[in-house]
Amino acid sequence: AFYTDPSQLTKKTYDFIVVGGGTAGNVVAARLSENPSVSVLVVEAGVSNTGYRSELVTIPFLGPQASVNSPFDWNYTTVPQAALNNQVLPYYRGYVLGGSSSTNFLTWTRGAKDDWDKYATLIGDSSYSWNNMLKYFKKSETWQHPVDGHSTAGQYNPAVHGTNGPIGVGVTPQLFPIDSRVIKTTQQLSSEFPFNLDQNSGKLLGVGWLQSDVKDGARSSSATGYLTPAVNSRKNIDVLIQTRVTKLVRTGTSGGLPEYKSLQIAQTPTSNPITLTAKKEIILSAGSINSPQILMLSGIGDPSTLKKAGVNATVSVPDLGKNLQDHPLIFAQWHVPDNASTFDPISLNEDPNALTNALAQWTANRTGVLSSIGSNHIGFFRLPDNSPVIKKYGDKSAGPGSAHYELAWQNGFVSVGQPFPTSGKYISNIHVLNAPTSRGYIAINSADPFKAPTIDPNFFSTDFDLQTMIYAVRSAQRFIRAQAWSGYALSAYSDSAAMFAPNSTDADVIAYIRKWTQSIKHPMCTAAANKDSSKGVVDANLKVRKISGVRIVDASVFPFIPSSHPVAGIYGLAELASDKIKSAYGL
Ligand SMILES: Cc1cc2nc3c(=O)[nH]c(=O)nc-3n(C[C@H](O)[C@H](O)[C@H](O)COP(=O)(O)OP(=O)(O)OC[C@H]3O[C@@H](n4cnc5c(N)ncnc54)[C@H](O)[C@@H]3O)c2cc1C
Repeated sequence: AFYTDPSQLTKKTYDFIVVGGGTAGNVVAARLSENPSVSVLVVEAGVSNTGYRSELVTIPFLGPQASVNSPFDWNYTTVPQAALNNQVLPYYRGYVLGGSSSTNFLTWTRGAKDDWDKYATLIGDSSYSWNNMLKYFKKSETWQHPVDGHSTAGQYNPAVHGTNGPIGVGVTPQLFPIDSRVIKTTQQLSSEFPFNLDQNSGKLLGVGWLQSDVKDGARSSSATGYLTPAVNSRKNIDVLIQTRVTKLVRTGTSGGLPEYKSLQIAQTPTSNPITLTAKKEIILSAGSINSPQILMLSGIGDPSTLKKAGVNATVSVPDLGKNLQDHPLIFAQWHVPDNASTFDPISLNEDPNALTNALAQWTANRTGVLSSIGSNHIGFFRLPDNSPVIKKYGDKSAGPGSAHYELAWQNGFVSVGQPFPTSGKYISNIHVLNAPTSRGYIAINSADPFKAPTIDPNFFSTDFDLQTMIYAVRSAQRFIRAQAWSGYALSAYSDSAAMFAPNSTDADVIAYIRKWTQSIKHPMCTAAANKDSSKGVVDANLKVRKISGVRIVDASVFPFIPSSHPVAGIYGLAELASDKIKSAYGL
């Protein structure tokens, strides 16, 4: 059943307690509850995905609004970023059933084969290799045909996709006028921007049709795909929302290790904490920020960090919260002709009727621009082998099939951080650093579980990262100067005019990077898995080392950030973890 208050719980003991009803947590809870002999509880801090303002977590095009000043977000910020003129950046995280899968931008990429094969090596477990993970990627998804019925021949490879999984995935249901120009560019500049039929085949590099987790024109999240169907059809799974897990509680000793099978929950800083117990184990799926936070609040972590926060350190795990990796991004825009068909009338509110009409169309048959994420193509690229950056620093990616940077194109003005214009027609382009070498951290700064932790992604703290982003900007500039854009991409928008001027210098690009960088919201690796027991936080089975009874299944356990958007990979990892847990208990 779904509960909104701990007093509604009919029992305080379950076989498994999953902390966080987010992307990974809901996969684990749904898969474990397939066995009717086990009982599962999910505790989620945030709100329902179906109540107040649920259109923001349902209508794909409105997705970006689900995070900004919304009830669905934790409203975290970073510490001042030294390389970004000391700016404090918003650091969005989903605070809702489905977690960040309910608020993210719906781009669906699994990563490169080389990313996963390197995970298998670093973790010392071949089950993380691409060839093994492919069955889990397929297990998580059902390929969708677009709601508008257009042909998708030549836009994806059916052989690498699932047909019976909980998450709906497909290419765009809404074609845009810029699509043909992007495809033409892959032909005109094919050596730098080759076409890739399916970036989820293990072969990531090149420009492809963007896949998104959209089903029947609506967001497909771990709440809609996994959790809700499980709770509606089974008696052995309960979900408690609007309730925070505040810390783990030691229950004894097992195998010579301190055992933590109980936890405390509270709805407000002043409510009396309630203790719940897992007969088998606790699965932490609170994400890269909050899974480490909960362990630290329980006295587990780097003793010096805990001491500063006023928490008594009982188990020393020095790497917890360290190694935070994220993909920085910058947006840039170009003016296009005034008669171009873009989504600016909606997103810049140039035409007050545009959103009303689009909403009417979406409500009638789930088609139109609102069923899309506003972007139909994405590309993943490498620095050339002979680039000065590689010569100076070496190749920092996972292998020759992994990306150093990404470009994607949107059919209108899109940005985070830049003030929006009130008129004009645009094409936007994101530039993302996919193999960053900067490392940040998260740490508690108080023993109060309701206080936000300190978050430092430490963007652009290495010259490799800066030089790679400069290369990405120059690459985007070459793309838009292809003959395919002649007469369409007219001039750079004012913010980037200096950066894109024909005689611009690296200093111009760096100034833009320092002013406009944002997080793409992919924090990962803060409780990394590693085969070396002196490194990282969890073992190959994702069990927290040095304690018993606790496993972590979420974005924090990745040894390094994949060279693409992570969510499809997180679903795959959670499917693998569910099988590992089932097999550990003979379920
Ligand atoms: C705005 C945004 C845009 C993004 N865009 C994309 C994209 O387009 N493509 C892509 O691949 N990735 C994207 N990402 C990243 C991706 O969505 C995340 O990496 C992924 O969803 C993280 O999964 P997770 O299971 O680790 O954590 P989450 O899905 O964040 O789940 C953690 C859950 O735990 C809950 N929780 C936390 N603390 C507690 C506590 N103390 N007690 C109880 N519950 C707790 C949270 O409320 C949350 O529901 C985006 C993320 C954001 C925020």
